[in-house]
Amino acid sequence: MTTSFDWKLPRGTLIHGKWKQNRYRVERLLGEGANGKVFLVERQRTWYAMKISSDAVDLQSEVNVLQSIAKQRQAGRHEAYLIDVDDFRNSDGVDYPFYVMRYIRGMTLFDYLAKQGMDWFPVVGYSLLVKLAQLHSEQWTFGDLKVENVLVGDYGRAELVDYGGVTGFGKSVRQFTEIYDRGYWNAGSRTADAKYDLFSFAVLCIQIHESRRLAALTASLLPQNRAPEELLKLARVNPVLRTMEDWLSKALRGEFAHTQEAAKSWQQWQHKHSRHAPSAPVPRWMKGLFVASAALLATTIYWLLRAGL
Ligand SMILES: Nc1ncnc2c1ncn2[C@@H]1O[C@H](COP(=O)(O)OP(=O)(O)OP(=O)(O)O)[C@@H](O)[C@H]1O
Repeated sequence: MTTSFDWKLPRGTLIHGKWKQNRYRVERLLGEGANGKVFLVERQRTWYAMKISSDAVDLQSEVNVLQSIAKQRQAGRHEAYLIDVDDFRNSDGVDYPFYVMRYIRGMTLFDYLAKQGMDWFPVVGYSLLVKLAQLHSEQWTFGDLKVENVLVGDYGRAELVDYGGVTGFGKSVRQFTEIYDRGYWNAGSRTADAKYDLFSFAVLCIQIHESRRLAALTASLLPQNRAPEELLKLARVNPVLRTMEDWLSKALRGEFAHTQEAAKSWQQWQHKHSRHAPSAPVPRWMKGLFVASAALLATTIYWLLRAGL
């Protein structure tokens, strides 16, 4: 991994793709990580997210994974995620590689739950499990599943960002974050499989509810004492996590046969314990549709009466 490069692209900057000649206008910085910066950009009145990196090798491997996923999904009706790949020459005279992806309108998981309330956690969690199940059915492990890599849109719809850690089943996960890593907790290998992500998902649940205690635990445990049981002990002190101890135990010990089973079990927990889970509010488009149909019906009745039918 490289350290994030230290330059800014002011609002309005035009990025001109060197090979494909596409032009993008920078709106603002969306986020940055170890591997690059992600900007909100516009082309032909459509918003996109553009990832620019100083490290062509890192970016290329991410692009390769996204291209393979895109190929697998071509047959289905999935909205394209990877839009463009190119280089551009910055004002410092250096060429930087970039790729353009679908812009995900959403908040980070922490922000979403802080704003909408923790009642949404079961809904978001289920949506995230469905995303993972899809990736797993295509034989990919997300790898670097963590709070920062989950964006949440309307009605608790979860989206994964940062495909830098995505690894084909059976290969070694290269990009991960220690506290979410199965190997770090002596709970299994770093070989990519569905259970690797389910382990990280369980840690993510603990991180959301008990971030301070989790940080204290990781700071105090000797490496040889790190174990799933330590995470479960921590979960038992939290009233919400306690209700999902069985689910967490299975995910941390790799006992779910596949992600669909984990998602089904999550739903059962959700129905049993989250009586306060919000029912999705009626979407605005649906309200609009209702008003439009009512108006159409009224007009039809008016004309039928006028016609004396
Ligand atoms: N498609 C997208 N739509 C909206 N925001 C995005 C998108 N992709 C990335 N972001 C934002 O940019 C941030 C950084 O992106 P990303 O994690 O891919 O960068 P990175 O350099 O690979 O980071 P890391 O060091 O975690 O690997 C994300 O946390 C997210 O907030």
